[in-house]
Amino acid sequence: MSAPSMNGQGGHIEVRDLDISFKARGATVQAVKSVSLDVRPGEFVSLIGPSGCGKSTLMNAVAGFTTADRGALTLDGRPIAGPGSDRGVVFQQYSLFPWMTVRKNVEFGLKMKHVPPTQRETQARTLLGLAGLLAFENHYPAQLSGGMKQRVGIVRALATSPQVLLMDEPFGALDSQTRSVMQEILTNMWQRLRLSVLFITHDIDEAIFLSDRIYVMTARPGRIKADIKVPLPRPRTPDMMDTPEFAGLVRAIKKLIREESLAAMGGELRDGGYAGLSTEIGPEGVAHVL
Ligand SMILES: Nc1ncnc2c1ncn2[C@@H]1O[C@H](COP(=O)(O)OP(=O)(O)OP(=O)(O)O)[C@@H](O)[C@H]1O
Repeated sequence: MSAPSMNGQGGHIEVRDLDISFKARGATVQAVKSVSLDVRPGEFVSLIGPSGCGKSTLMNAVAGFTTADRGALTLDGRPIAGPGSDRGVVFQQYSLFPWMTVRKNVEFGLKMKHVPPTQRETQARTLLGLAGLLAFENHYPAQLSGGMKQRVGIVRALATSPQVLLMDEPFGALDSQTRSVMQEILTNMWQRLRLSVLFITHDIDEAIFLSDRIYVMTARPGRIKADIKVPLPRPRTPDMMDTPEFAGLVRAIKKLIREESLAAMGGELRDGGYAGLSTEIGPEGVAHVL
């Protein structure tokens, strides 16, 4: 049985000059400012940055949950005007229906799209197999661990064969051991499905392990501070985390984020900030630094 096709060609997210602000208690909060970014078809891209810098706001705009004040947002050239089944979304909180079995949860989106029952079942079982969950297809969410629930959430988001998967800190609620297993499962699934992923995390190791590129954001209002390529080969394996290349990337990204976190708290760096960035990861690894 082969995995459902996730469209090897489509899934190009383009964000251009995006501004998003919120009105709260008479004041305007500028969350995102002049952000431009791309997630190319089949690319795994992470967004990382200090707390409150606008990562979720940006992802919500790509998901179609939030509207922008200015700028353009397209998927394969079509303007994003609201949520759609071409974009699967996974949040930190497990959003499974507790009264449905694992398989029925996964089949839900397909049912909404009037996919016939046999096809629904085949698609759900194929993806559950990829996530190592087939033995649990008739369990209810309450019978699953946190890691398993989140795997079901990912499978559910993938069930309708979206071109893009949007993941907002999906492993943030998991313990570190479960989290690293989940990272391995996700990278293996991505390797098979090759769909475009936009992934938010606070965890630098996680961003590097999973991504082709990482956008580092500034403190609020969030702008793109750096666009960093991850030159590690695919498929990714946990032993890559012990290499000097990995350690260099961690140091470089840590510096960028620390500078922003300090700026957000009114401090400043005394060690040159990201001046040493290209010595850490090589000039070709740094596509853009503000
Ligand atoms: N619906 C809203 N109404 C008012 N302000 C909002 C709203 N959503 C977000 N904000 C504000 O916009 C800014 C960016 O928030 P956002 O959640 O996008 O940041 P984040 O980078 O995802 O944060 P974290 O890393 O802590 O999850 C914050 O100052 C937040 O308080």
